Amino acid sequence: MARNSPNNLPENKPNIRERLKALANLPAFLKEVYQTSPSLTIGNTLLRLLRSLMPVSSLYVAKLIIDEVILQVSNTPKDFHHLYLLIGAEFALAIIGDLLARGISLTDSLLGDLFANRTSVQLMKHAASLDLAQFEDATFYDKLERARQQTAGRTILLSQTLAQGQDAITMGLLLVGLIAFNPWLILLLLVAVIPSFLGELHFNAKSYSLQYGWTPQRRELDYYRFIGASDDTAKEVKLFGLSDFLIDRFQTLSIQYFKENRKLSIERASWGSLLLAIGTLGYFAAYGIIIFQTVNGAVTIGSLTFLAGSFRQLRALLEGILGRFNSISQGALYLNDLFEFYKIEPKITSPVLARPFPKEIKEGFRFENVGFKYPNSDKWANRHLNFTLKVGEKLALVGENGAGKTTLVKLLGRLYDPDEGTIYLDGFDLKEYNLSELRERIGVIFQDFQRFQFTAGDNIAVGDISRREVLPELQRAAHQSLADTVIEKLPLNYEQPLGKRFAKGVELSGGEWQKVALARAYLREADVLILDEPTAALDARAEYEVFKRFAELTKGKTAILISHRFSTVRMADRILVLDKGQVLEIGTHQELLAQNGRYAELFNLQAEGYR
Ligand SMILES: Nc1ncnc2c1ncn2[C@@H]1O[C@H](COP(=O)(O)OP(=O)(O)OP(=O)(O)O)[C@@H](O)[C@H]1O
Repeated sequence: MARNSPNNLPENKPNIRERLKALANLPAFLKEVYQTSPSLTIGNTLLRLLRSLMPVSSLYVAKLIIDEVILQVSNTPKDFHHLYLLIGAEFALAIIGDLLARGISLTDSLLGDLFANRTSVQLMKHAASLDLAQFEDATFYDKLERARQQTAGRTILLSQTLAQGQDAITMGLLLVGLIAFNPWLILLLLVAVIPSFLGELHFNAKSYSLQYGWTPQRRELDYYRFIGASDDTAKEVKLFGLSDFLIDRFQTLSIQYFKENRKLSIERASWGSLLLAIGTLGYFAAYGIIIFQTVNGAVTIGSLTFLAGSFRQLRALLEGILGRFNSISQGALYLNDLFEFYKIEPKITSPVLARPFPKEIKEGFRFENVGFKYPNSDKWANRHLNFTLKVGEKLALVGENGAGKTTLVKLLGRLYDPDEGTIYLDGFDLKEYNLSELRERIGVIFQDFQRFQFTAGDNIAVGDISRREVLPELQRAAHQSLADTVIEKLPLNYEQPLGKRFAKGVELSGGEWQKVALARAYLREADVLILDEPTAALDARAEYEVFKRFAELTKGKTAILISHRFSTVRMADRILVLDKGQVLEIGTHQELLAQNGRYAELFNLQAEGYR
């Protein structure tokens, strides 16, 4: 796992220009929000517009009330009619303001939830379109991780961006009143707010850079958390007594992170208090000026309350706006990660004018000098592969661990493309064919097949998800792979949840799982079947049965079989012996025995073991 030393963080301290540049993400972001739910977005905007008028209206009515009270104090006879009206208006404004605030927070949270769901779906869709190789790259995972964080975090960005607009309107209205009275107060207001804004900006940049630099470690922490407490790992963690080791690793790393974060938080709090004090000083200076002018009779007492109230609110609003600007621009920086993730393009794709996959394969596959290195690896996993796989032929791949058997199969399914040479199908480069058709027509069961925590039926249906509802098809496939006897014994049969993760789940044995996985290949009715050690976990009788059936069921079909058991391998039409990624021998069982090379040696070695 990629691991940056926390003291050696990647240089990523976004400066103010980068933060402003990141704000350019906001229109695209708001567009996505609008697309999530046009009605909620419009509703929320309207509510906010109305709410933005409230503070100034309420302050103004309060001013009128005070001036009216003072008038009535010296008035005889007294006339309360006007006063009642004003109090009624203030009351109505308070009620409407509360209702609007409720409406805003309701639409905010609904919109936020919908937006988080939509982003999750988009992330899953995009991740599914990417190459396997991209998933094996640690920096890709870091990007994915940061993008994933966007789904929840961005709902806050959403309400903040909208609140920003609302407060800007309120502020504009309050400013009009303030400017009419004394434009110099605005200057005082800026002095009161700008220092703490700049402080916040600085510390937010530092915080983002800390978070950014720690992405790999946070991923590592998540991993420890997961393997320390998960059903998948519990068995080994217990038997090997790993929990102290895992907790220790988790703690070391998390304390390191805590310390870095604490340092920053303390710095931020100290500076924040100091800068805020400057702001308070500015506020009181303005307050003093207004009081002085009232005493001198330049403004009424009602105006004093209006102006003092406006000033107090303005300061709070401005602080809010500037503070929010910080988190919005920080949020916009995170949006960079999300949009950057969306920009990652798969390299393995269908050509624009893709050749349709042949209805019936005529000749078969031909490997011509095929070589492949895994990304981030200097070693050739396959090299100089030259052989043919004829249509209808059953080819067995043998070779020691790491010889390149699984890799060869992955190349055939275009999970990777060769770095050298070409794989031809019926005379055309495999890359020319429609990719999804190619994958549809190839059925592969890998040795590390997934044990999905779904029902037994769904576990078979993943072989061809379009037939998920067609029970007879699932039953047929289960019968062919010997999974039927396993499923019949389950209390809920095809509806039985498998695995222990969810309620009512039943765990299967390794061999039973393998039979279920094998049924996926039969469900698919692919033209090319690839079984990568499909019988490793099967008992001897089941293995014999599986192969007898395999031979019958795949008559006329092209198949590749990977196995370390020579009793299985010898049933194939031809056998390809791989060594260090290269073809060492190829031929029928008899031919290879006669050759007396590696195959004969390994075959005899295993046969010897059984005598
Ligand atoms: N995802 C990967 N990234 C980098 N290297 C890999 C990856 N998968 C396999 N390799 C390397 O490629 C080589 C071939 O691996 P492959 O899985 O094809 O072997 P195999 O013949 O199927 O082995 P086994 O019999 O153990 O299943 C090995 O040296 C392995 O370390």
